[in-house]
Order: sequence, then C-alpha cells, then structure tokens
Amino acid sequence: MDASRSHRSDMAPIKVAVAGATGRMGQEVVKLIQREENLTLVGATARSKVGQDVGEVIRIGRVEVPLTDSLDDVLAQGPDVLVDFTTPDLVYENTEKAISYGVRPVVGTTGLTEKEIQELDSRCQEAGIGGIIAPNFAIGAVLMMVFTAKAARYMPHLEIIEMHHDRKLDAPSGTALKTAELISQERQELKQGHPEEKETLEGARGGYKDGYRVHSVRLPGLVAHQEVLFSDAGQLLTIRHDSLHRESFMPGVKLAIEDVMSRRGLVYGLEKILDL
Ligand SMILES: NC(=O)C1=CN([C@@H]2O[C@H](COP(=O)(O)OP(=O)(O)OC[C@H]3O[C@@H](n4cnc5c(N)ncnc54)[C@H](OP(=O)(O)O)[C@@H]3O)[C@@H](O)[C@H]2O)C=CC1
Ligand SMILES: O=C(O)C1=N[C@H](C(=O)O)C[C@H](O)C1
Repeated sequence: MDASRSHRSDMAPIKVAVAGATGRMGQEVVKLIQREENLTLVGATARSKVGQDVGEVIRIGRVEVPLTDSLDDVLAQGPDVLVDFTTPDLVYENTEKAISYGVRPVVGTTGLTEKEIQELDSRCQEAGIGGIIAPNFAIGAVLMMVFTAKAARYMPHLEIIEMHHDRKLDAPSGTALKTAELISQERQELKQGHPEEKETLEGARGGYKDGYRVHSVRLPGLVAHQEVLFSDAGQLLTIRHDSLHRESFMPGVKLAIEDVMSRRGLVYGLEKILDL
C-alpha cells in the first residue's frame, strides 16, 4: 500500500458508523473500532434484536452502542466512513445513501452486481470521495485469490469449492465470484470435463463459469473456507484458505477504513490497496 495514503496517528480519529452492528461481522467491527485509537464509533444500525429494541443502547463486548434502524439518522451525524455488513438486498441502497451524504463506504456485504459496483464508483467519483467494496477482508483469502489467478495461467484445469456456515444467504460466495473474476483475467476459456457428461442428480457438477465449476458447501460450524483444485497430467495442486474466526477479517477492514480517507473513487477488492 502507498504509505502516503495511510491515516496518520497524529490526525483526529476517523469517525466510523456501522450498518449491521448486531450481526456476526458487525459485532467484530464494533470491537475493532473500540480497540483502535485512530477509530471512533459514531453510530450503528440494525433491524432489531430479541429483547433489545432498536433505539436503545446495546452492549457489544465492552462497548455501549446506540442503535437505530434509520441509516439517515446515523449518516446525519457526519461519520467519515460507513462500514456495511448487512444483507445482499440492503447493501446497494445503503451504499448509495452513504455516498449521497458524502460518507465513504467500506462494504463487506456480498451480492452487488458488476453494474451496481460501476454505478457506485461513478457516484464516489462525482462526490469526490473514496470507497471500497471487498468480498473478503481476510489478508490470507486475498493472497489465496491472487495465487489462484497466477496458478490458473499455468494449470487452467480447475474447480472452486467454497464452504461456509449454514446461515449464509448467498451462493456462491462473494469470494468465489471474485476468485472467478481474477481467474478469467489470466486464463483463456477452456471446456473442462467430458463433452457428453450428464448430471443424473441436478446440481451435482456445481455452477458453471467460463468452462469450470464452482461448488458451494453449507454446514453448521464452518466459518469461511475455500479451496481451488488445479490438475494437470499426474499432478494436483490445491490452494486453500480457512477463516477460523471472524477476527480474521478485521486487519483488512481497518486497512480499508484508513485507505478510503485519502482515495477518490471506489475500488473492488482488497488486493487493489495491498502492495502485492
Ligand atoms: N467481506 C468480508 O470479508 C465478509 C463479508 N461477509 C458478508 O457480510 C454480510 C453480513 O454477514 P453476517 O455478519 O454474517 O450477517 P448477519 O446476518 O450476522 O448480520 C446482518 C446484519 O444486518 C442487519 N439487518 C438485516 N436486515 C436488516 C434490515 N432490513 N434493516 C437493517 N438492518 C438489517 C442485521 O440486524 P438484526 O441483527 O437486527 O437482524 C445484522 O445486524 C454477508 O453478505 C456476508 O456474506 C461476511 C464475512 C466477511
Ligand atoms: O457470509 C460469510 O460468512 C462470508 N461472506 C463473504 C463471501 O461471501 O465470500 C466472505 C467470507 O467468505 C465470509
């Protein structure tokens, strides 16, 4: 990363708002903001929580979080950055709204289409602010994707297998889609498998992308895992990443919050702000 882009420690703390603060990821982000001296929490949204009404102050870890279901109320408080970990059907509207308030979006929520990402980039450019959408903030996962793209150049026969917890709403994962995008930039389209192959159980061969297959596994107890299998005559290469805890995403979230403070326009993927 360009050092001149990073937020200096002698500057005022970055004011951060969190959309989806009661969620699995939102709670980790609140804890991150609490432990980092250069970040301060100015507001948080959620839908509701059993036994805790929206509009009240709730406790996440050691932090008291004033919670509302109105993103406008939070954005009107003038945060520098909105971190969004909500749901695929909310994320576009939330991000668009943040930009309209001049608040820099840091988006982890998956489900945005290529067209929506382009539109949000134009909106950031017009507003003269920075933003980032990253389908995976774990540095190890970003390396896994970048290494995968490199390997695909030399070993184009591959399949992606992503594995997540069973509360996940979208399949395939945002990480698998981003991996596929990076692979497609490096690998010529190639038909894999037998041309007369037939599925006798629908879905058995997974989803189809540029000639290869993407498989999604959902099981309780998993967090976020992906392996990419490559093969060539007589050899198999496996590139795998495991997030064992959601803390794994936090160094990347912090980096993104600091990065958007001095960027103009929106980037898609944490690899764009890492010096790889
Ligand atoms: N980029 C990355 O590195 C990562 C991305 N993700 C992605 O982040 C997203 C969130 O994941 P996760 O934290 O597991 O999800 P959760 O379901 O645990 O959290 C979702 C949050 O959104 C809130 N929410 C849901 N519906 C509404 C609504 N209608 N209005 C306002 N708030 C709402 C929930 O509030 P309430 O509690 O009140 O229901 C909750 O705070 C997913 O898209 C996931 O794929 C996940 C991990 C890493
Ligand atoms: O829902 C999740 O949990 C995750 N979502 C992201 C994705 O769809 O790739 C990132 C990570 O895999 C965890």
